[in-house]
Amino acid sequence: MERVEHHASFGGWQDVYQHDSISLGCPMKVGVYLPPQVKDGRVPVLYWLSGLTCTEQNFITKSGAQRFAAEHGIMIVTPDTSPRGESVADDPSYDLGHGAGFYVNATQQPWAANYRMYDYVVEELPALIEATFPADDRRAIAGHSMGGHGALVAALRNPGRYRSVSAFSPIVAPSQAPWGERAFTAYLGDDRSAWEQYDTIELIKTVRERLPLLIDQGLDDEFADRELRPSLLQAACEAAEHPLILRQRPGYDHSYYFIASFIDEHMAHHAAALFQ
Ligand SMILES: N[C@@H](CCC(=O)N[C@@H](CSC=O)C(=O)NCC(=O)O)C(=O)O
Repeated sequence: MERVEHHASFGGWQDVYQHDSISLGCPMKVGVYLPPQVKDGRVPVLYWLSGLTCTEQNFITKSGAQRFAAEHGIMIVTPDTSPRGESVADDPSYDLGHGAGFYVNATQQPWAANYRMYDYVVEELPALIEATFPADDRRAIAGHSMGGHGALVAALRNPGRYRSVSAFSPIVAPSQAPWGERAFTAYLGDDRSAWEQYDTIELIKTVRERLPLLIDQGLDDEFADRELRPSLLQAACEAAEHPLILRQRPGYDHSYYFIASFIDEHMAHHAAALFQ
């Protein structure tokens, strides 16, 4: 891994690294926040997945999470949201291609060659982080919007791999929302049965591990009714008796101002599970 940014932050370091990803077949950038506690040994890791149009930069420059990561002694790893590069398939619209990997393993051309964000986030990146940095295998995962969808799917499909999961404004039913339907049709094809493995609402029905879901949703979120559909998650969790903490926040929209307002509570949630 080659370090391309290095900034002192709350007694630790906010770095950005670049590496050649095997899963994605291209160079990838990833933010790594090293809390001050790494001086004394290995620390647990929170993986943060960002949303549409984001890179590794959005969360590290806008959320203010470093203060709380330093207080708790948690490393934060923030990958880019898709493979990128001149040889990587793309689309002119913001919700497909670069910046819109949707955290799936694509099976359809031209996407299948590089778009394997599920494998990258769940397997390749943690192995690389734990081999390279003073990180141990206590893992948590969180994200926003498309990244909230990615975090929920990664946690629900991998019992025991993550000690906690949380999301801001997640896309919970991509098979029933325009962003998700467009991306899944392109990446996974027309057969909707192939979409179920990446749909939180579907996974909730059969999941083996009842890991509590912490969700924050702004009530002035412009995407809530059409794209995010939090009421479907509420109904699915009630039907499956899956533990859900859904905090509906009056006045908040879909932006990083919302994330920054409540990231301390999410960090405390993850710290409680990681240091249990
Ligand atoms: N059409 C909009 C959509 C982009 C947008 O709102 N992106 C969100 C995530 S949405 C779901 O995944 C985001 O996090 N943007 C980056 C930021 O720093 O706010 C547009 O292109 O503006």
